This record gives sequence, C-alpha cells and structure tokens, in this order.
Amino acid sequence: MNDNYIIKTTGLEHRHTKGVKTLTDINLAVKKGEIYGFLGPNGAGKTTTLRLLLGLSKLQTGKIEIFGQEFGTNRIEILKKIGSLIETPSLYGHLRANENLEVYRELYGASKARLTEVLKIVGLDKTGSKKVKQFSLGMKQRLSVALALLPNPELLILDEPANGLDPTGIIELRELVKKLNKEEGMTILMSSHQLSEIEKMVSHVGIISKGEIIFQGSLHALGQLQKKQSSVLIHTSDDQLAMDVLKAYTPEYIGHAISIAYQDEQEIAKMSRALHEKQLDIYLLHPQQNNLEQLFMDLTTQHA
Ligand SMILES: Nc1ncnc2c1ncn2[C@@H]1O[C@H](COP(=O)(O)OP(=O)(O)OP(=O)(O)O)[C@@H](O)[C@H]1O
Repeated sequence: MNDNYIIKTTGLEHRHTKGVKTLTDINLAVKKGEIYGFLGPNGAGKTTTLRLLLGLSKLQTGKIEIFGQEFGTNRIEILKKIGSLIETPSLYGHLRANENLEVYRELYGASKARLTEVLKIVGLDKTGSKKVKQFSLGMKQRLSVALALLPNPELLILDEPANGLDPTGIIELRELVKKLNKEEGMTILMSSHQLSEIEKMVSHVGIISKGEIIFQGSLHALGQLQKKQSSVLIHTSDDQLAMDVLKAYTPEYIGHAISIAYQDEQEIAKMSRALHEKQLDIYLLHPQQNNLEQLFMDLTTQHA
C-alpha cells in the first residue's frame, strides 16, 4: 500500500437495519497532510462512515486501512494516533477550560505541559477564571477540539465541527484547523453538510450522497468541474440567426436569451467574434458561473 495514505477504505458497506443499505462501496482516500472535507446532506452517511473509521461501529463489509495498517488487527495502535470529535463531548459548564481538560488529561495519558500547550493552540489559554458555561459556542467547540488534541494525534477526525457556529465561530475554527495542519503537520478529516462552511479550509473533498461517494478529489478539481458546468447567456438583435451561427456550441434557447455551456473564457471570445462577423448586435453576453454550493447541490440532486 502507498504509505502516503493516512486513510484508505475499500468497498465499505453498512446496513443499520436488515436490507437497507446506509453505505455502498465507500472508497475514501485521504493522504498525509490533507485537510479533507467530507461533504453530504443530512442523513447521507457521514457519521456512519466516521464511526466505522474509529471502530465505534462494527465493520460489516469492506476494508479499512489507517496509517498503512489494517484497522481491525491494529486497532489500539491506530487509535492512539487519532484525535476525534464525533459526538459533542460533555464539557463541564461550571469548570474552567483548563479544569475541563484536566478531567480527561490522565485518561489520555497526556502531560500537564501538553494540557497548557493545547489550550494555547486553540487560543483558550487566556480565559482565566471564566467558566465554560460563559463561553461562546465557538469557544466551546475549540475546547472540544483541545480535548481531541490532548494525545497529540497525527490524524484528527471532526464530525460537523462547524455545526451551529456563527460566522465568527466558523472563522475561528478555520484558522485553528489550518494552523493544526500547517504547524503541527496534522492530517484532518472533517465532515460538513454545507460546502460554504468548509471550502475555505479544505484542500480535498469527498462528497457523499445517499451512502455513495459521488465526487472525490482536490478542491481545485472540484473547481474545474464547476467551470465545466458554467454557462453564458446571450441575447442579440436576431437570436434565431445567432442560434445558427453558434450551433457548434449546442446553444439552447431559453425564452429571452440563448444559453450555452462553456469550459473556458476563450470560447466566449470566439462566440462573440462569430456574432460580430454576422453583423449581429449583442445586447447581452453574461457568463454565469455556478458557485461551488450550486455544484454541490447539482452533484447531489443529479444523483437522485
Ligand atoms: N443507529 C442507527 N440505526 C438505524 N439507522 C441509522 C442509525 N444511525 C444512522 N442511521 C441512518 O443511516 C443514515 C445515515 O446516517 P448518518 O448519521 O451516517 O448520516 P450523516 O450524513 O452523518 O447525517 P447527519 O449529519 O444528519 O448525522 C440515515 O438514514 C440514518 O437515519
């Protein structure tokens, strides 16, 4: 197996109840150093997949390899190197940030120095005597991440960490995730049901819909796919003739204008030149770029 893979699953399938498949042929590939966004609408199967990766649900079909080792037979060794936040951990509202971490410190076999360190990493080292119940949701979330960081993991798995956070909380989370990745060299797998929440922090994306992966690749590749789906709206002094002039681009008349799918801007320039050559006046030439969110919607609905 390629050592670069931190997580590799092959043909994962899962049934919660007899007959109903929750996951079908999940082949996740997360490489060292990636911030991998695991995206999908509610109920798509993200949590089920993450629970399998952490051994919280029993593997039924398929293979899981983490850090290049088969999960089932190297479970303890592997889990020692993973930090996770999968269900909201119980934080004690009447305790301070450091006191909350102290509760778990020994359990994780972490040193006092590590406790101080993780508080600093998540930016909660100056909260003094403030009790956790007075924390914002974003601060609580960062404290939960601090808990996951206590054992100094190589891989961090976060299930919907942006859930319920306001824009400021999301920015704080983004900064933290990027810092962990860059400064601590951590590989991060995080799930979300909203692309906009994570597109500014992830390097790679896996999109799951109805228990199946429908896209996996770099954020750049997703962007390229988005470009392919872009279209330009054109309205001229004679749309009938324009349709004919542009027939090589498979134009579609949509009532008030012509819509044409394009891949790069050069094509728009060519279309414009062809119309001018036929003395057509261009009243409207409007490229419409689907944003990634739209693409995500497209990707999940097309699959239905
Ligand atoms: N313990 C369970 N028993 C039966 N069905 C379950 C169980 N856990 C999850 N499911 C079902 O499996 C499907 C996938 O759920 P899962 O929680 O993995 O989705 P998700 O993508 O994480 O969505 P969400 O963000 O809503 O948790 C859903 O249809 C859900 O109802």
